[in-house]
Amino acid sequence: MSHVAMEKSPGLSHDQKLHLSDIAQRLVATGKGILASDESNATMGKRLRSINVENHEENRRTFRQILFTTNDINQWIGGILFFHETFYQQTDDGNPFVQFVKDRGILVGIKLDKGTVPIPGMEGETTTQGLDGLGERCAQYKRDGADFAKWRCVFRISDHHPSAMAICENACVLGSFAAICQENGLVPIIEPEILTDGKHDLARCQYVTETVLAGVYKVLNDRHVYLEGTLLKPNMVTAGVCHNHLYSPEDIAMATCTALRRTVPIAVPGIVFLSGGQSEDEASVNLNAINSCPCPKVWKLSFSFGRALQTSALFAWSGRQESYYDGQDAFARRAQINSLACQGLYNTNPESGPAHYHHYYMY
Ligand SMILES: O=P(O)(O)OC[C@@]1(O)O[C@H](CO)[C@@H](O)[C@@H]1O
Repeated sequence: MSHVAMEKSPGLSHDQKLHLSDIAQRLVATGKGILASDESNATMGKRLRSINVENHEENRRTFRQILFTTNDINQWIGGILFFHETFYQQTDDGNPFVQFVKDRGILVGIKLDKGTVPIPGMEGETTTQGLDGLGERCAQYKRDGADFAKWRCVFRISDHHPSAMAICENACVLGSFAAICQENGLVPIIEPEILTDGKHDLARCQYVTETVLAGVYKVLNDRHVYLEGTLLKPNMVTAGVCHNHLYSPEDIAMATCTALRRTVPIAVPGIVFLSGGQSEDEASVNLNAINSCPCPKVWKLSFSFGRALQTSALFAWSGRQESYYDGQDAFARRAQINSLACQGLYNTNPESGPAHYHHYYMY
């Protein structure tokens, strides 16, 4: 039998690969993570409703401006994820947001998926739409200043979910997204989010996370995706919100690291967690515990938080012009804390003794 050696990612030149891996590494440079301010207008509506502010374009722009123009955020934030509307908005003095952010050394990203839709016949399981015309959209955003992009697929846990079919369907969609992005010079951020809805325990979430990630990396390999030029945006491994036992940050960290170690190739430069409805401090404490976890880890373990970076800023501002800078102070604080947490340096209680990590290898 003869063997033909095939190059991985044959569609990408040496220079294209270098460009992609350089972007990916800059996004997760030590002490840096990503601000996910890519909420759709509908999701932004929910956020603004929580502070009794009307959901219109100017209010969405003002809140994003508060975040992007906060002093010194380039020390803690390597990239900002935009939604289409924000991508073409400007600061009060007419500077395009994209240019403003890039001038501060922060990379610009774009949410490319067009949201979830049910998979017919699959009891409410979903896939994510937006692949039609994706190549042209990628090329346009790249010309307009983007260097990375994000695509979110969603899974829920029950006794018999996610199904093998939903895992396969979503892994294929993520593989197509990643390959198309890379052809167009964008680093794909691959986000297979497992929701926290449900009453499952930590071990069940770990098992499902491992199964989903194994499916995703099988397809990325089949599609010849250049892993050095990608980032993964997963959920942390946590119990369902209706589970009756409270796990410690060390338990969550060990379960998360174990799941990642079993499934994510070491060629991937960084893993940037979503916050998934955790409180701001929970997300930071868990991220810190993940980075302090005493098991071998090869990737940068950082953040791509939405709510866990923005909630206190949103409430501090609350739509009041006079609270503009309170919003910025609150955002700067969260960004700084998460910068420490992604280095394992966020110490909430200096009096406490050494953290106690159990082993989850048996699950
Ligand atoms: O879970 P979080 O950290 O708030 O947000 C994570 C995230 O992927 O989910 C949101 C909804 O799609 C996006 O805006 C954001 O990028």
